[in-house]
Amino acid sequence: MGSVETSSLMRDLLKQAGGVAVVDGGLATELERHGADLNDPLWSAKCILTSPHLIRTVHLDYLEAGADIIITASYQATIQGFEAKGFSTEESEDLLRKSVEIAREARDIYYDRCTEGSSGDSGNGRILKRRKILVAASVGSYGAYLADGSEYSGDYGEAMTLGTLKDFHRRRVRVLAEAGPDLLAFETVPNKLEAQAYAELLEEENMELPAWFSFNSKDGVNVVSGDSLLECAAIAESSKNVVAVGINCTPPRFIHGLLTSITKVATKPIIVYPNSGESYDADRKMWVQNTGVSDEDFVSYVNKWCEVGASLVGGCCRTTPQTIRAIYRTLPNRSTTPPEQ
Ligand SMILES: C[S+](C)CC[C@H](N)C(=O)O
Ligand SMILES: N[C@@H](CCS)C(=O)O
Ligand SMILES: [Zn+2]
Repeated sequence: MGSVETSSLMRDLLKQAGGVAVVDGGLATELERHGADLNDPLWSAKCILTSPHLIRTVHLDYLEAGADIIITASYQATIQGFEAKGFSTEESEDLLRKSVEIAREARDIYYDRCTEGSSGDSGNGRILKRRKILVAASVGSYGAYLADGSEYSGDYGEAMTLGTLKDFHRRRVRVLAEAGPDLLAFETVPNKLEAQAYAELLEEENMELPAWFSFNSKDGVNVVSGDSLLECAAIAESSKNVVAVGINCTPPRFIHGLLTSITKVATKPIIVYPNSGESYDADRKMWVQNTGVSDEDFVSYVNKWCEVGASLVGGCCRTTPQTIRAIYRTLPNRSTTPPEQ
């Protein structure tokens, strides 16, 4: 797939969606809401081993909530992480592939349901509308693999190099790409070095798959490491594989400002999928309410975010299918369905 086809993937999706495509919501935290115990170094990737059926159910819930893109459970799935659990390299690679297979299966089941059921809204709030659906293979950061919340500090120590990061991700990204997703989602990217590593990796490996780069911020100005968001976005912008650039797993209150800033360098579609605004306690692997700052339900801001340039909108940690259904319904070109009874 050349760069022309790469960018047409996103163009076609956005056209079909009437300008703004819907991304799914939090996967890991939704698995947790269904009872999964993610207190493990593999975090949500543990469910690839223990409860693939649950991952499939959550993907389906998001599709029925109106998501045009579902993101695989591979955020914290790494060959190194699986090997630390005693799996062979081959088994570890199979587990990576499995995350993509689960999402593809969910899409197939969803399409069957669209054929079986009436088209459109099935009356109980489920959106059964045959449309192009993309499977995005999640690539979480090196910090995610560390399983200590480092994706919210972006601090990998002085000794970390570009080469080490590229080597860490190289085989994983290759295996995921070959498992048949529609694109790669480099998400919760916490620093410039890792963005650079991803961009070089895509280039060096002659990767033909489209990708998005999505950064996180905890001050509403820079990415979490303190690196300039504009410099990070410029790296994404200059990669021929990258078809969207944006922000995820960031409190809703920062999104408007970050979007305004990112539009200064981004000509590619802008993606945004905030978290609920709560903070992650990495020691306890729990989400805690911020004191003193409240993030109201962010769906009411979605159309404003689109006005300032977002064209792919969804949710990250602690958002649910309900959030995604509300986003779908608030978008002027999608809301042909009556409100839920
Ligand atoms: C996006 S964070 C909540 C993911 C989990 C973290 N890497 C951990 O393992 O604690
Ligand atoms: N796609 C991942 C992102 C975590 S920040 C998830 O939703 O679990
Ligand atoms: Zn998140």
